[in-house]
Amino acid sequence: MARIKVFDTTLRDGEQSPGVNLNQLEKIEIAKQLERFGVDRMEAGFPASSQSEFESVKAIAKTIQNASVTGLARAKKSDIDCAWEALQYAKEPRLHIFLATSPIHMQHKLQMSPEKVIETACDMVAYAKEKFQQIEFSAEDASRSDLAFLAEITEKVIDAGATVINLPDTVGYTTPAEYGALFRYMKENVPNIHQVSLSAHCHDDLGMAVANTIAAIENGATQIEGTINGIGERAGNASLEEIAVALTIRNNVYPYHTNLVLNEIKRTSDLVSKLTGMVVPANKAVIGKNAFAHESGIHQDGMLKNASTYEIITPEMVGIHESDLVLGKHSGKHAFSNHVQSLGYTLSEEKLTEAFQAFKSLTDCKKEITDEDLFTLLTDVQTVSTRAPKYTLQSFQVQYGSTNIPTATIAMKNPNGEYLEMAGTGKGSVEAIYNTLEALMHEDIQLEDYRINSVGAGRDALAEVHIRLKVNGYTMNGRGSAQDVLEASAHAFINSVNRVFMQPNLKQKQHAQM
Ligand SMILES: CC(=O)SCCNC(=O)CCNC(=O)[C@H](O)C(C)(C)COP(=O)(O)OP(=O)(O)OC[C@H]1O[C@@H](n2cnc3c(N)ncnc32)[C@H](O)[C@@H]1OP(=O)(O)O
Ligand SMILES: CC(C)C(=O)C(=O)O
Ligand SMILES: [Mg+2]
Repeated sequence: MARIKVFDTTLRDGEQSPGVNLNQLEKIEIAKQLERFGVDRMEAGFPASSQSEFESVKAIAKTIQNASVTGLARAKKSDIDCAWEALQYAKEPRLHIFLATSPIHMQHKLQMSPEKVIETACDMVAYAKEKFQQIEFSAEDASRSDLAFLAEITEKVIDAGATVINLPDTVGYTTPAEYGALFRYMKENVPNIHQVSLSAHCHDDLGMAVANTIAAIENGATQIEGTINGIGERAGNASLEEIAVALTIRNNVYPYHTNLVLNEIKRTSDLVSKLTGMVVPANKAVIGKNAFAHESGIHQDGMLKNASTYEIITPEMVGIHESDLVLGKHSGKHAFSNHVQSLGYTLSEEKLTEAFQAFKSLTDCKKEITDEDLFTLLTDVQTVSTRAPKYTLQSFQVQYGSTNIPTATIAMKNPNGEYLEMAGTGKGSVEAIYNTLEALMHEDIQLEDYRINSVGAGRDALAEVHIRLKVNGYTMNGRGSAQDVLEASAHAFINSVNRVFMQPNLKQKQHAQM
């Protein structure tokens, strides 16, 4: 199996992401994690670009022991000198010189003739060779360059001392077939190409950076360049973690391997995301929050029976603790039951069905069901006897206005199963509900305490009401939860009364039909 070298440029091209600015300590932290991740080469920065960048590259060069540390330089003596000043302390210093080779860049940006570009590139590589043993030359915008010209400059910079030739798809323009053909062409048309390693550097403007990189590997690239989480200039660079995992999972078609420690992926991704402020999209391959999450019932059922039904990568492989079966609107009873058990509940089939129905109704109005929500819901289900006769709320409506008298209209069934309906008023909405319930129940009820809490945060959080009632002289707590505070208040009241009647020694009154 061919070994592919990994050149990480999170600290250079990744930092070129608009809005990202890492300080020295942050860069060192990322560099150390990249070392743990097992990259072969890391581009620590562009030393000539600023004093702080110079200091960061120098500090990383002094710190990193198990990877080659590289710095970027234009084809300019002052950039090369500056890079040497920073990188000379590295265990294996490496210089990355670039010069554009496409007609667009040579004419409009560099304003140099093709001959001048070749001469400058060769002179600067030869100049750098006096200091650096290892020199990577990048033909910037290679994918939009003339192939014969690219072959010519490549042959000459190799003669001048380059040890790695990088063919960047600088603007993310190429396709896998074209990029593969570019590497094949270079292998077939540059006489001294066997003296160097060929490197691929792809950008994601058309969403093909990873596919293009893999096409390059299949056609002779032995080094790949990319960043963690795919951050980088514009739409970003190829994501190293995606390439590494693709090569591993599809090893049957890609017989290549890297030295990356795959179970360091999550940690590396989290660190880069945190320090750069570039949030990883939830649906990002390999490391997105949803990459190992399943919400739909059929998928969750499959996952519970055998994870290979819906997962091709194990979470452990990339350093994620376990898959997540997210409980939501699309979940089924298998996943619900499994989650209920993991929370420590053992429910009878009847209670489980009741809890599942309550859960499904909750998902109609709440997007994400948290464990706190479930705890509340399950505790309610578990502590209310389904068999004992009880009052049950059928429906209610409250009219409230700052100039009206609050009025509640409530329909409920009494413990004999009779349907009751009534309207009543109060000084506030809760009082209107409680007055109406009391009248419907024909019991002597006093409210002794009322408290309301939110379960979790967010506008759609559940409301949980705790009350204490004195029912016919007997004091009893009650609890109710719902998304609406008034509904939670009604449930708490009814729950408290029902609990009184669940007491073995207390006899219910006769319940009259209203
Ligand atoms: C494809 C890539 O990712 S390349 C790397 C891009 N990264 C960066 O640019 C980040 C760091 N850059 C910087 O801090 C600044 O651009 C600096 C310090 C490097 C240069 O700053 P300035 O001297 O103000 O120049 P400015 O950025 O405006 O223009 C770039 C100059 O470099 C020249 N240039 C561009 N590429 C190269 C190259 N590979 N070799 C030599 N010269 C180059 C341009 O033609 C232009 O020259 P000009 O001033 O004669 O017109
Ligand atoms: C400096 C070069 C390699 C680069 O980042 C690019 O061409 O995208
Ligand atoms: Mg780039």
